[in-house]
Amino acid sequence: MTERVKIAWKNITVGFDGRKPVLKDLNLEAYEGRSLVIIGGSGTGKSVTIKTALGLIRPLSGTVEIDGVAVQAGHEDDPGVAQIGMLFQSGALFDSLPVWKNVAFRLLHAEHVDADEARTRAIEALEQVDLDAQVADQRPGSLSGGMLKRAALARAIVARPKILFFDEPTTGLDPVTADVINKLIVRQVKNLGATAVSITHDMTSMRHIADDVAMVKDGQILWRGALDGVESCANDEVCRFVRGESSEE
Ligand SMILES: Nc1ncnc2c1ncn2[C@@H]1O[C@H](COP(=O)(O)OP(=O)(O)OP(=O)(O)O)[C@@H](O)[C@H]1O
Repeated sequence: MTERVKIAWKNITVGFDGRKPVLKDLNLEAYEGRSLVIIGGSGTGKSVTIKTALGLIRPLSGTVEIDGVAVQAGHEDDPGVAQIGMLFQSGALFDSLPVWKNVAFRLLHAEHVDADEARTRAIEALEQVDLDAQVADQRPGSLSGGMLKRAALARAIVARPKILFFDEPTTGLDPVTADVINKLIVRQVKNLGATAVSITHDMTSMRHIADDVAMVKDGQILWRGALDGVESCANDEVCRFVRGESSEE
């Protein structure tokens, strides 16, 4: 079966302030309905890669296409970007707002859904990530790290996006809570039939949530393939990275 390309990074070069480019002619595809996990060393440009698809960083050259249409950096109403639900590494919830207003932020401010409906949909999203409705009126500051991640996941899914981005979804969580978040991610991606793109340093999480894996090195994709290929050690360097072995002798 031929997979449909949902997101395509085409010859992407990104650099900052005249410094050496972070991404150099990077090419990558995320297939519709599949979960792609991007791995690679610290500072190799994984976050920059997803920020180009969010229109937050404008490449020096190349284009990111969603459904075959180039993303316009800086355009808030870009139709491709509007399909994306994002789970930020930090959770990025506003402590001045109750949880439900955080979850419903996009509904209230971008989709102009009325407050009653937005609250109902926020509570439904909270329930989908196994958070009790009474969490809706609490402040983010009163929640545990695991609950915060769930609330952030509820916010990512509330508008039923066709694309989900997860930036380090399990960082800072204990292994059991991380396992819960991984299972929720898999469940929600399936429920929505979404295309998912995640960044993680957590190889357990990668094994849990990935259909496909891409490794970034030196500003390009060193290897990309199905998760099976990582497990069967299709590429030595990817294999060493996943095992946590340095390439130095
Ligand atoms: N807005 C920016 N301005 C200047 N430099 C930036 C900007 N965003 C990223 N960089 C630089 O680009 C490089 C890649 O950063 P990026 O955050 O994409 O790495 P990463 O692979 O996600 O790293 P990590 O795994 O440590 O989170 C880094 O050297 C970073 O300092």
